[in-house]
Amino acid sequence: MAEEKAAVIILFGGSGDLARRKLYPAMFGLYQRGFLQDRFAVIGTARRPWSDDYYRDIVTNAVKDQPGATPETAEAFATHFYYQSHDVTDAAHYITLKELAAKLDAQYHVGGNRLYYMAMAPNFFSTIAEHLKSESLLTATGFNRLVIEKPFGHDYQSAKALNESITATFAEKQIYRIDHYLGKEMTQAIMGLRFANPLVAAAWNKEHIQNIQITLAEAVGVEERAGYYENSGAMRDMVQNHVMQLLAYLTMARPQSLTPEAVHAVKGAVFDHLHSYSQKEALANFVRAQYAPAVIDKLTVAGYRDEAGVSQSSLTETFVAGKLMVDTPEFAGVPIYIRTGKRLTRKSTQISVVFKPVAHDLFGTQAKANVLTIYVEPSEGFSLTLNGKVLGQSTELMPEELRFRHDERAAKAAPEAYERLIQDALQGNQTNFTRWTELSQTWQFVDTIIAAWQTTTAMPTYPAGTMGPKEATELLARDGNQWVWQPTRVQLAD
Ligand SMILES: NC(=O)C1=CN([C@@H]2O[C@H](COP(=O)(O)OP(=O)(O)OC[C@H]3O[C@@H](n4cnc5c(N)ncnc54)[C@H](OP(=O)(O)O)[C@@H]3O)[C@@H](O)[C@H]2O)C=CC1
Ligand SMILES: O=C1O[C@H](COP(=O)(O)O)[C@@H](O)[C@H](O)[C@H]1O
Repeated sequence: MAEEKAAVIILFGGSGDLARRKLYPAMFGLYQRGFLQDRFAVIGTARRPWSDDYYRDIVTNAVKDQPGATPETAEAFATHFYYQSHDVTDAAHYITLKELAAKLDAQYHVGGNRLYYMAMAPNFFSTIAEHLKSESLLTATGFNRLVIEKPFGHDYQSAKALNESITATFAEKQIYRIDHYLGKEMTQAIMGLRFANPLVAAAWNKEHIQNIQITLAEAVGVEERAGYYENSGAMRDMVQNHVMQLLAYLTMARPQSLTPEAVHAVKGAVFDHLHSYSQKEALANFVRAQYAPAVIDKLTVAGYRDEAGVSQSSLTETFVAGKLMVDTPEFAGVPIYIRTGKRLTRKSTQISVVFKPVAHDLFGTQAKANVLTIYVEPSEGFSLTLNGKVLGQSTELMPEELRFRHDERAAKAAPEAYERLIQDALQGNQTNFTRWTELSQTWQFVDTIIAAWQTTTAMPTYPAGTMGPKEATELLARDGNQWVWQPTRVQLAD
């Protein structure tokens, strides 16, 4: 068990959806594991006029059904929560917040340790950072760390402006930019898989890898989030951050050590070598699309343009597929195909590494390419397909799969992404957070693709419940490749 951490956590957006669904359960997980124990307090802030008691009921309800929770532990946990009605644009409210934080600091003996967690709409991030500085909320003793939610900007220029504003208050080593995919079990397993297995490490390069495929598929549609999503789309919502981070873990060189500096150095080198596209190349190598109405399991599902809050002429993409390349000596020329979308066949995040077939095939054309698949979610594990032999007196080959999955119950009991990330932030470990340089590079890449799309109103569609438009299949077919994972609604298992 990790050693107890003492801190006052100031949560901006304490009444919000993220706080209730993810952050309180994550903190409760840390509480159950003893990482948060007696010496911590959380100040939840939002405009609505709640009392501490009302807020504690909200927190209790958010955690009471967590694995291992009892009514007693949930309530004891909630006693550490305090609420302040606070408008982040009102300087006077920061004075009250400062006084409350100082009082709790002394009451819980936290030694000045502060975590400022921005869990509200990103247009407020700069304002909060500026007020934390102007109203002198940062402590002179202990640590002051900022945890900042996504999206980090809307494009390169706005991300840069946001970064300038938060770095006027916090140094880079105090900033923890969240990408929750970095907290996922199987994202964190990629380094072990790649660098602790000589067999895998030896084949992890352009000599042996034919292509890499990254799929982040969601079955849900835009849900209630059209207000946000209409201004975002799949490229900004999923590709600029989650997909790019996975791509970096898959193609980076072996770090010198597991320190944040060493890991960020090799990740940064990947983004330095992202193969850039002209507008014409961007249009050829990236596909966008929107989901169209369909009947799924006898239920009619609306198309994107018919969703509440979406305009009939919307050009927001709900699906992206693309071909990227990393021009490092190890990976130059290896296509990295990515796809992500809403209303696809099923929820699944998986990565397939397709190896080159044997050069001189003793067995005619029977030998198939080896494929290593990493299952990120919902199941967690990996599989490797190899060429085996048909049983009996024959030289005929047959594909065999070596398959590992974490036990479902054990996986559920393991810390969830936000729990790991909050623990990391409290421990001062920045490995699983993003650096500004990474965001700067990925935004510039993504901006080029989006700018190319803005030159056309072409928007292919795909029926809800399928794996995207035919253009996404053609993208790979052009190179003689195909998506390894092609689920249909009748064959849903990983
Ligand atoms: N929800 C999710 O699953 C995910 C969310 N995120 C990110 O997390 C952040 C928060 O999202 P989410 O929780 O969904 O958003 P919500 O809209 O649910 O919550 C927003 C919060 O901000 C508060 N708020 C709004 N205006 C002000 C103001 N002027 N002063 C003080 N408080 C204010 C609201 O309370 P009140 O109205 O009372 O002021 C509320 O607590 C966003 O950056 C989002 O992109 C990231 C990944 C997933
Ligand atoms: O960041 C986001 O991620 C979720 C998908 O996350 P997952 O952990 O469930 O895979 C996505 O639904 C959302 O649109 C996006 O903002």
